[in-house]
Amino acid sequence: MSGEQTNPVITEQHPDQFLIQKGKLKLSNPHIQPGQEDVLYHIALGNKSHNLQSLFQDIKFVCMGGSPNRMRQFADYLVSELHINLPSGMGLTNIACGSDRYVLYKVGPVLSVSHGMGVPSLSIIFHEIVKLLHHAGCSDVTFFRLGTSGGLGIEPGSLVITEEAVDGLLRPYMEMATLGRLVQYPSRLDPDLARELQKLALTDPECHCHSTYLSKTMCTLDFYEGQARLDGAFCDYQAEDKMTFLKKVHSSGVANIEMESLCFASYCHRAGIRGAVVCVTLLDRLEGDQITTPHNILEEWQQRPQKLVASYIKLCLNGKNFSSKSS
Ligand SMILES: O=P(O)(O)O[C@@H]1C[C@H](O)[C@@H](CO)O1
Ligand SMILES: O=c1cc[nH]c(=O)[nH]1
Repeated sequence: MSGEQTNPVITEQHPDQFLIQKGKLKLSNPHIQPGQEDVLYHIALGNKSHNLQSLFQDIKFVCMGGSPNRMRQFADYLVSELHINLPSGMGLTNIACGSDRYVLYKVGPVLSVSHGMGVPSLSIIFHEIVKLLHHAGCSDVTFFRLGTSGGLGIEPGSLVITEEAVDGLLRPYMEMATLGRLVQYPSRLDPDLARELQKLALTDPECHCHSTYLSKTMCTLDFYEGQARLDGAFCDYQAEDKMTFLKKVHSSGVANIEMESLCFASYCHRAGIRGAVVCVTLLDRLEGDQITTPHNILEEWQQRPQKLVASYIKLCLNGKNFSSKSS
């Protein structure tokens, strides 16, 4: 196979449309058959070893973020916001504790899950969570990524809700090598959900004190050279090249840069799952590379996506019918 040309294959005819699966979550994998054992290796669960239906059937929201501690804090926050009574004498438990790869907390109808750093790590947990929800018989589940990012031309601490993720070449799809061919998966996110979140951010007293943008997000394979930083262990370009690139990215409609949205968006699109990416910006990349903001302020900023998404979940659970198409 070495030296062979690989022609990219685009997998969907209408990449701009976002078709949501209604009802029970179905897998688009004919190899996973009912009754067959399925081990969810990286979260130490399985459809034969655990009663996934009794454990998870009520799940309606999956919230993902890079860091295990952040997702634990989010789970704690949800316990108080959603007034969840945990079994007496028991705190929150990491359901994936049989593996030390990811953490998984269940708070009522919400799963709070860590995805680690970068696309390969997010890809694995996304597969296993979708299979978990399928085995559990869940229906109409909404996914969120609650992340951090570097902003472009916006005040640090702002929120960016992703309309579409683009890769390091500004292409709106995730390209994967599968069976020796490059396959491209469109990375548009559900526009209604993004608008609902933006509208909420503008009206929710918890969120209205900082700016919220709806825009493209660039997803890279690396934090340093992948994001045009000058402060990595290696760097073969000049400050001027960096600025030319970042300005080009900014002028193409990208407001922030992170490392997972492309996979998250393209898998939501592929699975027909309503999904949104909400990231806080930790710095303005047009001003610098290093994150120098004090830890306590960064902690507060990291809670901003959590507050917005928790407010959204609360409203959904209280029966609010969002109508983002109206004013
Ligand atoms: O969700 P998080 O804050 O972990 O995501 C961003 C992108 C990378 O994973 C990481 C780099 O610092 O932060
Ligand atoms: O600049 C940043 C900050 C957080 N996460 C990133 O990927 N990039």
